[in-house]
Amino acid sequence: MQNLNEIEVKQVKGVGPKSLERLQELKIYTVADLLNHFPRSYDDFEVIDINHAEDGEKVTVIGDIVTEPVFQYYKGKRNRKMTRLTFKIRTNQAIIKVIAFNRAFLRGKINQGQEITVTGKFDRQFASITANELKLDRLENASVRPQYTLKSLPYITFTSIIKNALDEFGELANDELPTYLLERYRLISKKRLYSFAHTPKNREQIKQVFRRVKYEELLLYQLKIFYLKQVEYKREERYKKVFDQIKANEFINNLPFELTKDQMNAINDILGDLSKEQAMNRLLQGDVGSGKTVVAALSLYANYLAGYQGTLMAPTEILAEQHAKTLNDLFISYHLKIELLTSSVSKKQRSLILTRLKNHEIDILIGTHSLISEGVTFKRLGLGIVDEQHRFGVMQRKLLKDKGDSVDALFLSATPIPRTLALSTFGDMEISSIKQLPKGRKPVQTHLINSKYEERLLGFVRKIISLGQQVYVIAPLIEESDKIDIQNAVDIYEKYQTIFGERINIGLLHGKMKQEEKETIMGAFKNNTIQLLVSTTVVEVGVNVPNASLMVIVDADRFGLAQLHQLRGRVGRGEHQSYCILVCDHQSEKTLERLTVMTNTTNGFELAEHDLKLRGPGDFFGAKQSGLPEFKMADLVKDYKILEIAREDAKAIIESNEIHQNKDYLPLRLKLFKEIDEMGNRLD
Ligand SMILES: Nc1ncnc2c1ncn2[C@@H]1O[C@H](COP(=O)(O)OP(=O)(O)OP(=O)(O)O)[C@@H](O)[C@H]1O
Repeated sequence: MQNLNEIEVKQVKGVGPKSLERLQELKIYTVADLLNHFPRSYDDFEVIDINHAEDGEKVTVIGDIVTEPVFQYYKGKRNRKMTRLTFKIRTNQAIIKVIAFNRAFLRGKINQGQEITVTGKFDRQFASITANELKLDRLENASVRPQYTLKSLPYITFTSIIKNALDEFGELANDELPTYLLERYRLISKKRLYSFAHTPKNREQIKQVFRRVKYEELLLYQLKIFYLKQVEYKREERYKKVFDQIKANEFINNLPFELTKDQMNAINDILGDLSKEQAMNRLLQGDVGSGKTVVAALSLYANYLAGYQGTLMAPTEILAEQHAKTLNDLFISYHLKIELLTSSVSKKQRSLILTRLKNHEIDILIGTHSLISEGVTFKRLGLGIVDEQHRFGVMQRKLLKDKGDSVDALFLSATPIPRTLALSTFGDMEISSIKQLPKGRKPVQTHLINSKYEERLLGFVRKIISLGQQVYVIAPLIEESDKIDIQNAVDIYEKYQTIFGERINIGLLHGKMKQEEKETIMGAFKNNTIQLLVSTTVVEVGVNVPNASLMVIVDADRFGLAQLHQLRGRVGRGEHQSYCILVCDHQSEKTLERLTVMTNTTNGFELAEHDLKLRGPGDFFGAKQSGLPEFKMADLVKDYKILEIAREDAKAIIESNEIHQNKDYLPLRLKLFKEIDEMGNRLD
């Protein structure tokens, strides 16, 4: 049987050279592409009873014209000739006035006594409809009309091509979904799907279209995840890590603090993974300040004990530096050789590091993305850790793993990821979560104020400083303009300089400063030479200065909840009671509601759920590289239930190996492999 994928779209009746070109612009090359070019939405013309319509609602009604239609002519903008048509109709016993513009062509065609279908906006007070659609017959087939993204291709041409394609080739539509799944969820067949999607007769058919497409999209997505997991992470026996558990325990016992239960659980998860026959692919998500670094350190230590090198990649130099320092401190009485590689390292030093790395004279290499550049070769890389993993693209994570054979991968995230997204985006990862904060931490008290309270705020800053503690002031973020961001920070810096400059040292930190300058400032803040730091969001992630106890965020409404939480997480890291003051002059109810959530909870997991609901999955990570899939109809958040079901089905299919053996799965297998190929092409 012929496959729709193999029939070129030019074979469809009505596709001439011009429309072919325009179809190709839409990436439609085959009949399958054509039929899978689903409507972006549907205009709903389903007829209703006007007595139940709401004021302002878009309605479609059928009625009899009860007054003679009147055409009025007048001059519109730029002297354009305009017409206004008015008449009354009776529909469901109600008399409604209909107004329509620019319908001169209906003159002589529209008459009292005729039946008419009217679509438009209903005004209850004037009992009128301002119509944008008038049909002089009963609306039959097109009560719901597909709307497509078509670029330069005319709608009529496209719909007639689609209709021809359905007539000629619709019968050939081959179902990728095995029959048992169609039956289990009472999903429509592919043939019906194409016909319902492109020529729907009513809302119910569209509902069926959505159910089917969403399930199929999510099933395929989950199949991809489980399939890759099965093939990618399987490793040979010789790569399993064997390490001295007693020594690992000694490290834990020698720590200056007791690990929390969540930290211990995460450690057990990770140590378990290292000795498995599947390479580790684990996400360690922890709320801000929950102590992920020490968990990462222990993982690196176990990996070292097994005779392997390890690496830790951070998104910024400040963070890489900080990690290097923390690890050096933690391993001070152990004999690990730790090095830092960033773009600030001199050429000579870099080349020395690379040689030592190749000879396994370095055990742990910490750095920024420069770690994945060419020329960085490990002798025996066993564990790759990526901090703030969502800041790196899928590609960069892959490059890191490719630096060794069967590398165990651990991804750290300080943005708690809502369950919904975790399952879908990181479905191929195991997840460990650190929700508890270390003992003795006091929750940060958060207050929302407007700038009228500035005097009081300054008084509070003074008080914190007089206690010997330190303050961050975060300048507002103005998207897409580094320049203005810096200007904002500079203005604030100068203001604080004028007020407090004589008594304390104030620092300024922003992204455009030279690396050395940034480090000097950060270093001075860490050792309390600087007491107040004005900064853009460069301090957002990971920075650890336990003596800082006040965080002021100016124009807090410009930040997302997850980001505010990250910023707030810079305080409350030591023994002092800490505070976060959100300054916001924006009075809209929505904004205030959003910021109030911040004042009510310090639980990052809860905030993340809120953030996701408010901003949608695409914006959640604030980065395009989040690796979130794009679907035609499915929505990772709204269709979570379907996602869960699809996930179970996908898991069962892959685990049973049926997909490779059973011929009922052939179409699904082909589609899956095609998508995986495409994914590979995107990555390589
Ligand atoms: N169990 C613990 N008890 C007490 N202090 C701890 C414990 N675990 C970690 N710490 C300390 O808590 C601080 C924060 O830890 P760490 O920097 O690892 O947090 P994090 O999870 O990376 O947070 P963030 O993402 O906000 O940077 C550090 O000073 C660390 O030494």
